[in-house]
Amino acid sequence: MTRSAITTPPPGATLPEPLPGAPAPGSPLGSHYSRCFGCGDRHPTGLHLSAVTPDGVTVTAEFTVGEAHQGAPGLAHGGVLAAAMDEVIGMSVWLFQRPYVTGRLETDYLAPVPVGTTLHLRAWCTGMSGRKAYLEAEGRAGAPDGPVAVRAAALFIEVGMEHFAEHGDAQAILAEHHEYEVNP
Ligand SMILES: CCCCC/C=C\C/C=C\C/C=C\C/C=C\CCCC(=O)SCCNC(=O)CCNC(=O)[C@H](O)C(C)(C)COP(=O)(O)OP(=O)(O)OC[C@H]1O[C@@H](n2cnc3c(N)ncnc32)[C@H](O)[C@@H]1OP(=O)(O)O
Repeated sequence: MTRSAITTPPPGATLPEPLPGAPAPGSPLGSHYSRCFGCGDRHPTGLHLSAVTPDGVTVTAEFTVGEAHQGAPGLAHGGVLAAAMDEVIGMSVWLFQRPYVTGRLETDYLAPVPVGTTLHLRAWCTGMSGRKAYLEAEGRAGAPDGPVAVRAAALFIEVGMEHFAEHGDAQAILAEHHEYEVNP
């Protein structure tokens, strides 16, 4: 991965451990929002990522490139592939049970990805330091051990739930996230 200094963990960054209450290994993670472009089942043309955590700290997911995801005819759009990376990384950082948002996302495209290809995605944390989480992801074509088509490195920043309530749709959060107090 061609990773910049911004997405490289600083000295002293720590690696996460599975938290109590993390989903059981192999159990589906589900969607964080039904209309999310990445994972929502109510999004008509979204990525419909389905994900599991093998170990409580990393995430694997599958995304099949569809007609709605093209850039060049018959090939996945690079921005859509970046969205898939963002989503699987976002799912992995959600395992730490605090809200994070993407601050920076770097993507390497190693091979074209034809429509109909299933990308096998994986995301993992390379370090945490204060509010910052450093993460990487890869997408392999056709099989979990297939050729790597996309790689990403990211810096995610921890925010409070009020970030989503202030800047987004607080009613939609309440409708789908009964466990959160959006205005504590
Ligand atoms: C239905 C309800 C849904 C509710 C959802 C709730 C929870 C989520 C649930 C589940 C999630 C599960 C899966 C999610 C899957 C995918 C999600 C994809 C994630 C996204 O797609 S999310 C959208 C895109 N994302 C944004 O919309 C962010 C816009 N942005 C901002 O909102 C601010 O920009 C913010 C908050 C990032 C920082 O603002 P701030 O004021 O809090 O803090 P500040 O600026 O001080 O930064 C603190 C330190 O981070 C450094 N830093 C910040 N940004 C940097 C950058 N770009 N490069 C290098 N360093 C950076 C600073 O340099 C400083 O570093 P230092 O401390 O060392 O000085």
